[in-house]
Amino acid sequence: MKTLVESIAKELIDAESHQYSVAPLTERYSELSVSDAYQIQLEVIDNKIREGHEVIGKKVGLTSAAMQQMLGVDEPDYGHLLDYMKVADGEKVKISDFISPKVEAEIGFILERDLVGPNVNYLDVLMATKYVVPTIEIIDSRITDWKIKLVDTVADNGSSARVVIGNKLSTIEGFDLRSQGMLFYKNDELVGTGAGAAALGHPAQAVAWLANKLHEFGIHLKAGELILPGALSCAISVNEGDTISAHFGHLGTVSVTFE
Ligand SMILES: C[C@H](O)CC(=O)C(=O)O
Repeated sequence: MKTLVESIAKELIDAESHQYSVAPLTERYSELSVSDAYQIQLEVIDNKIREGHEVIGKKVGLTSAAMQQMLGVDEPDYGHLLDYMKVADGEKVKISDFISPKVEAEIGFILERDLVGPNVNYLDVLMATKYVVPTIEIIDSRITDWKIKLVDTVADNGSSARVVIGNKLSTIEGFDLRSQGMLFYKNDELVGTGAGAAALGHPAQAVAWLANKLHEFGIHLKAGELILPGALSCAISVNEGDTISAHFGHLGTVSVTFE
């Protein structure tokens, strides 16, 4: 199994580096379990760290009914966020850096304290949170045509590609993140609306789910990390020239342009 994990990890790293996709792993290796897929993801991340990259946070995805229905997967996935994925608010990114990019609007959590599963609940998450921040996650799939099952996306680092981080950091006092609204625009067109509750009922609940899930692999969420709890509405495909913005009321706005 070690050789298979290493060779699939290499395949996914090469696909990401050279912007091509590979056939679904689940069609080629029906024996792979979710736990094997996570070992592949960890091998990808170890390789990136050996190349000099740093982990800046983690993501959980497929936490909303909208995303689960869109991709036909009925459980959350998860992945690592690396330093090269960070994009500043308003920045331009090159569409040619991606294979089949989609964008999502999420409430990012910046942790003040470690969160170690099991038994983490949403209140533990709120107490460990330093700031929340508006984000746009750019997801991309190294699996052809997004034909992913849970094993495919977990092996492929939760389909992570970039995260655009808003400039406004807010403490959570006085905010009900469940009812926090979000308007999602592609150019001047409203392409999605959502509320915090879309992510497993409360975005902090999605972060708690991740802390408990990662405990199974001896991994925890660390102070200073950015944690993405999942999209609040459907992911939107993007093309060259598109400007995407997500508006989160008092929490602020974040945007990115594809050139
Ligand atoms: C496949 C992705 O993990 C989906 C995602 O990022 C999300 O639902 O959020």
